[in-house]
Amino acid sequence: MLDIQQLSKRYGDFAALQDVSLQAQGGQVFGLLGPNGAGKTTLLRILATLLRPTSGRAVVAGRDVNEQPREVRQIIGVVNGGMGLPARLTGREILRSFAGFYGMASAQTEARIAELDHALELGRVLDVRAGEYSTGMRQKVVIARAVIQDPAVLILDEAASGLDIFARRTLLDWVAAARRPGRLTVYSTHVMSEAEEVCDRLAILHQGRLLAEGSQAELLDCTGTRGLEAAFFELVRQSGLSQEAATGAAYAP
Ligand SMILES: Nc1ncnc2c1ncn2[C@@H]1O[C@H](COP(=O)(O)OP(=O)(O)OP(=O)(O)O)[C@@H](O)[C@H]1O
Repeated sequence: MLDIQQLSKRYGDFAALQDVSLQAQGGQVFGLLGPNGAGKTTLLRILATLLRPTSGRAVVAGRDVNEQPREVRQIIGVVNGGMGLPARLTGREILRSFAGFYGMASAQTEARIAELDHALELGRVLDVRAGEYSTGMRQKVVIARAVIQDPAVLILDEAASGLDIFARRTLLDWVAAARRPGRLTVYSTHVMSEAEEVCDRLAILHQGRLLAEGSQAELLDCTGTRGLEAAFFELVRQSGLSQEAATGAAYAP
């Protein structure tokens, strides 16, 4: 479902991603775990065809991100922190317009909105204009919009950040419940407890490098630790890298 081979990305002289190779099967939540600056967003932006890699290859559900970006965009859903919504439209209108983009028929769209209303507890979010949303309301619509066409690959980049505990709980429960054969959810986070809760397998990134990949049990086993946080520190120690985040010199996010 996901095949990444020796992927690298440089911003000028700075290597944000270095020679990352990994594979992930459908039917699971695959975590990208790493501190700020690890390269998670860079990797996900490449998968979402928003950024071109400097070298290497990434294939999403059989489509190459460099050679078939349009096809990739048709089968992925993306949620990231900076996504805006048209302020004058209600949640329902936003979802309908996205469904139109994917060529969904109107009856199918209404059925899907009802399904998502139930799963994500959209409630009044559907009929309020986006300009009046709280952070949690906005995030619900951003997620519903990303999955309106039931994408084969769902990419969530720090999707829980900024949510209050209720919205966060709804999101994590939904991510777990949205697992199904043939769908891959890629879940990026720097919060170890979130990764522990929702991810079946994990890739641990630090300073643009892949430190380890495996199930949680495998990662704890190979580091001789009892939790992901301890496993992360042990992997950093073994790698000989410093604990600091690397930063692109001329880049201030
Ligand atoms: N456009 C850019 N130009 C220069 N450097 C960049 C650019 N975008 C990202 N970087 C740098 O690349 C590194 C990786 O950034 P990236 O956003 O991929 O990390 P991340 O793991 O998602 O962390 P965060 O959660 O902080 O975004 C960081 O050191 C960042 O400063």
